[in-house]
Amino acid sequence: MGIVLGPNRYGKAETRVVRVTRSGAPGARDARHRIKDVNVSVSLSGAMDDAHLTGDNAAVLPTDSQKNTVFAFAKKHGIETIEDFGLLLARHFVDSQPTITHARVEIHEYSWDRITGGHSFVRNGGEVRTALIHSDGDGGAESVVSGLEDLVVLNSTGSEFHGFVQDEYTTLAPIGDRILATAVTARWRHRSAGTGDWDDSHRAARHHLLHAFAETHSLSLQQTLFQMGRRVLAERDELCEIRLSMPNKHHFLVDLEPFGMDNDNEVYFAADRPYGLIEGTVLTDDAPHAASAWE
Ligand SMILES: O=c1[nH]c(=O)c2[nH]c(=O)[nH]c2[nH]1
Repeated sequence: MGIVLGPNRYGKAETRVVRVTRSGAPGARDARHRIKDVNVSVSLSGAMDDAHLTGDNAAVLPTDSQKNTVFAFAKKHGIETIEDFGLLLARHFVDSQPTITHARVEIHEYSWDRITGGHSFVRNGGEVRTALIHSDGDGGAESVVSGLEDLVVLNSTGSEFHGFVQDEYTTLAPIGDRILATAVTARWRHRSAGTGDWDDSHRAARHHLLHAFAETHSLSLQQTLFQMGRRVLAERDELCEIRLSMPNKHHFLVDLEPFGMDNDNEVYFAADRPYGLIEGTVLTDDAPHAASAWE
């Protein structure tokens, strides 16, 4: 039996960068700043057999250099959108290093709203914008997957769940009116990595996810998931596939009878675990092959 090296990749994970774009004199009352707060993970692959088999590092661009590149590019090019910044980095590593043939760059962005004036900010909830870039270099195969995490939503009515399997362990009662709540993780694949209006595309996808959630009379979270994915793809031609992961954040009616009170869908216990976890992919029937887009 022989033993061989399988697929491998390496890189610097979670370089946290805050890029400030300044206008106005430092410290001036009218200074107007823009901030981009991101978490960048780079992962490279290529001719790394010797590094693993013999310890010869001649092909290895240190992960420390990768981290430095992220900071240097933030200064040199600024960070407009995480998709463009990811493509720039991914192409750079492949195009500048003969031993690197593929780059994966994942970026999470934390958003900040202005408080007042031009340079005071408040973190905008827990929602995170995401981008996952794969590149074989400029002119080679490339993919862009955009997305979001922790988009927390709730419908206080318009949700039912019944008609499900009953086995010997089933105690759940069918219900005609319940709270439906979830924290959406969604990732959507662009048909092409060619320069798109990434901000507009993201704004629209998020808008359609929210509106489909609100406007679907739900018979299950699974049905809501499909409607959310379907709406995004129906409205946005630049997208061909969306993957959704949605925990069912259960809200249980509290029994108030011991206190002589009824509970007409007014007082709930918000349980944090366990939770149902509903996950699914929705895609157009002409979606191009995904290759490594989701890896
Ligand atoms: O929307 C739901 N889907 C399920 O599959 C499920 N299972 C469960 O216990 N509650 C729910 N709700």
